[in-house]
Amino acid sequence: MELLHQALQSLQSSPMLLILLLLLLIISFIFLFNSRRKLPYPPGPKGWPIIGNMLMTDQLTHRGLAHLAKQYGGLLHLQMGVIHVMAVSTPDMAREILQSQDSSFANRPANVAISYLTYDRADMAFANYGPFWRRMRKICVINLFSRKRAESWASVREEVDEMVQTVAGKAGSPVNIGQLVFALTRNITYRAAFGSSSHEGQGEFVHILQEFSKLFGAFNMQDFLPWLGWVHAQGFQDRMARARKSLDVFIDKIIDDHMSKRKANMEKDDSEAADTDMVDELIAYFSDDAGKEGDDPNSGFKLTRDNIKALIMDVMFGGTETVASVIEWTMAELMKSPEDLKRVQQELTDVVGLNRRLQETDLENLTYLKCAVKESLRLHPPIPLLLHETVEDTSVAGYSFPAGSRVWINAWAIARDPTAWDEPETFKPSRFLEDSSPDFKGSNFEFIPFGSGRRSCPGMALGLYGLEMAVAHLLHCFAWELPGGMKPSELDMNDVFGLTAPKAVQLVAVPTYRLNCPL
Ligand code: HEM
Repeated sequence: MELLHQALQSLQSSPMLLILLLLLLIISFIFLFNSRRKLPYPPGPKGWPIIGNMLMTDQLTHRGLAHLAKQYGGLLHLQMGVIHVMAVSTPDMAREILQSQDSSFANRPANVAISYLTYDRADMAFANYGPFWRRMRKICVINLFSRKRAESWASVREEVDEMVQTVAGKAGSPVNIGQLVFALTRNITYRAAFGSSSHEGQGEFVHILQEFSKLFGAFNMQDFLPWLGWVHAQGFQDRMARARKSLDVFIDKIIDDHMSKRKANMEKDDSEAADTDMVDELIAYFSDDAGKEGDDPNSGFKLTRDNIKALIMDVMFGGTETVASVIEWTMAELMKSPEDLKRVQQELTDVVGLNRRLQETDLENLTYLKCAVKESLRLHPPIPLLLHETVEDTSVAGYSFPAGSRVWINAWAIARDPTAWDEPETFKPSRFLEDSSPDFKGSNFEFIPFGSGRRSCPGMALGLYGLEMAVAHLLHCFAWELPGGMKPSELDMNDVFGLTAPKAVQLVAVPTYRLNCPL
């Protein structure tokens, strides 16, 4: 009592002390109020001041994040400079994000390089969720990505045929299947985009794609600490400008050629003009004064040149490595599992026979082959991390997800979740024979190789078509053996993490022709 009395007296004699005390009280009150009101972030490893967890960048792969999830749980928070990254590793959390709260998570994150190289997100894959993205997606789904459209592409059939001829020419010697199928899917998308006559510039275009791919994945301080952007901004900026310029020169010429052809056809009133490619489809929407912003949805959506270029790049990036990687992984898993390989080839013999070549209509009867492709998509989803961004402040499972948080859904880890899958690490195509087995269309959240919800893959039907055609032809026409007496158990099944997750060591195998008819 005595002590309290003395303290009050000293406060009365020192107004500064009184003010300080009051301030302290107010700050504590605000802090207490806020911490009660604000939800915490999900658990995660402790970071450093300012840089947060930026020293952990090498762990930000599907495998690294799956490992961290074992320690911190299915929802994990990392602070990368100013950016919140939330990693999602369970089917239930994926459902919450991609289904229950889909619209709050429907933005796509883009770093500085991606924004610049997509002409300020003038494409579909990196456009923010909203009316522009919706209209772009509609144009693509109707005009570019339908399965009907895929089947009308001579390019898939012809390119698969060319691949089979190449393999036949190497019968008895080792064939690098990784290289073979990557060339196949590049040829398919290139022809689908630009038309068959423009095959010749493909080498140059591949170089442009490779440089884009390096820039997309390059570490840039500006992405995490924007105020440190000046550190190496100039060199990086110059490199990006050169890359975009080379794309401009390359595609502008193709667009000009297509426009002249279209004009000539219209003048001749030639409605029976030859097969259209993607550029033809897109320039039908072209308008000189179309703009990304402020386009009146009722006046019909128009595309700029930048939109067309950026969309073509979406198709190139979305449809080439993804499909090639699944073909290679399916072949590798089957080579590693001789029993399953035998079963797939027996099915091909039973359904198609050995006296004729396989046709598209046979695909629907190749049940076990489809199961093998599915199982390969489960173990090796080519896009192992689905990259989303929160549109607005939101919360999941009692944790705060501020607007602009990066949300990485680990499709790879989810498809190996032991609570969802029996023997999750084993290649077992037969698990998909049951009618009740999960499908990848997007409503079984333990199996989302194509994503789910608004931002799910619009090229799924197209991708599956090329993928099934390639695997079916390679296995129908040829028997395969590993080179140099290698045992199936010795096959290297490691992956590398990049834009996709292909095999670290490309698959090499020796083909023997197995049909009774000539090719
Ligand atoms: C096996 C083949 C393929 C797989 C596994 C695959 C997988 C995916 C995945 C996981 C996403 C992101 C989904 C999400 O964020 O929730 C995606 C998006 C996308 N894919 Fe595919 N894809 C494949 C083939 C294709 C093909 C052939 C094309 C085009 C010809 C394509 C074009 C796209 C585009 C444009 C997007 C972005 C969609 C948007 O943001 O609205 N994909 N794909």
